[in-house]
This record gives sequence, structure tokens and C-alpha cells, in this order.
Amino acid sequence: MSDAPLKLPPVIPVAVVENAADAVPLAKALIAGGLPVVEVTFRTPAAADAIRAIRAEAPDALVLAGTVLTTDQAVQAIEAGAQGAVSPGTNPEVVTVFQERSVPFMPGVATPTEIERAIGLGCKRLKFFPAGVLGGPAALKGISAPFAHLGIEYCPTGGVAESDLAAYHAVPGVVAVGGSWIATRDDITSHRWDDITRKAASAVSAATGR
Ligand SMILES: O=C[C@H](O)COP(=O)(O)O
Ligand SMILES: CC(=O)C(=O)O
Repeated sequence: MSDAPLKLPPVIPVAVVENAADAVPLAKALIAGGLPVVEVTFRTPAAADAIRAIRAEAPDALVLAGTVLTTDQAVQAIEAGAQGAVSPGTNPEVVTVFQERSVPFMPGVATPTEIERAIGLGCKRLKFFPAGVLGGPAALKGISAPFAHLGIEYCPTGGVAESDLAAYHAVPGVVAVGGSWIATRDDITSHRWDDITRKAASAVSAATGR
């Protein structure tokens, strides 16, 4: 992220929340699985309210805003209490909003040129997206190698399965890995909280080897 680094758990569940009332049970299900973090994407109108509800009622969870594509969404995310944010790409205006308010932000990158550009904007933690179709851990290892001496950190996301976690975490600079399989849109709308807890615990175990 571009500002003070957040302490991130090894896996970041990426969530699409249709109904803000589902946000707190979702966060509590993840916490119960040992994964006190959720990325609430701005892909639904409920995102800001969902973030606000989690901050108020499940304060043990780290709440990130995801799919922040515009400066308006960046401001909404910050005002709702997001403790960090993520985008699929790098929009300099969005980067500036988060930097001016000292909220950690991970812009998305897919190429060495994009990494250089993000570094030039002052970002030190980057989302590698969409990691799977870009070539997975081997691609991230190769693309990130020339920047290793700069201490750039990565959160690969997109097309990740639990079975990939160990390989991604073995890539230098990887601090967390994101994915939607732990709490799918359907899991959330169907209130499958026990399934989410189980998948969160399994992901932590796969990522940490414990
Ligand atoms: O960052 C957001 C992505 O949609 C997560 O990708 P995924 O659904 O392939 O896990
Ligand atoms: C895909 C992605 O990076 C996001 O939704 O934030």
C-alpha cells in the first residue's frame, strides 16, 4: 500500500456484498475462521454501508475497500471507515486521494511498466491483478524481480485457488493473496456463514502451512 503498511493476514477474502445487512455476519464468519479481514468491493451500492457496519459492529476485522475506481468511491470508502483500499488498476487521482488522507492503498498492476509507474506515484504495495491469467506465481516472480531491491510488496489476486496459496507466498515480496472463493457472492446472499468460516480456516492453514 502506498502509505504506512497495514499488517495484513496472509489471505484477503474479496467480497461482493449485495445487502449491507450481510456485512457483519460475513465479517464475524471470517473472524471465526481465523481470518479477521475482508475486502468489500465497490461493485454494489451497498459497499460503503457494509464497510461502515463492519467497523461499528465487528471491530476486530480489518476492512479494506475494493474495486475503488473513482475519486468519489475513494472518498466514500474513507468516510465509511475503510482502513485500506485496493483497485484493479492504477488511477493516479485515486492514489492521490488515499495519500492525502494517509489511508493505505494498493493499486493494481500487471506489467513492469505499471510497477514502475506505481512506484513513481509513491506506492510500495501493489495488487498483482489478475494474477492467474498473468501466469500465476512464476509470472509474478519474474515481473517483480527487477524491483526487489526497492522493497516493493505484492498482493496477487484474481484467479487464485486455495491450492495456489503456498506458491504465491513463496514469491519474494508477497505479503497477502486475495480471492473471492472464501466468501462468494452466493455464499453471502445465501447466508452460508459456516461454510465461509470453514473456508477461511482452510485458507489460513494452506497459506501458513499450519
Ligand atoms: O479482486 C477481485 C477479484 O475479483 C477476485 O478474483 P477471483 O474472483 O478470481 O478470486
Ligand atoms: C479486482 C480488484 O483489484 C478489485 O476489485 O479491487
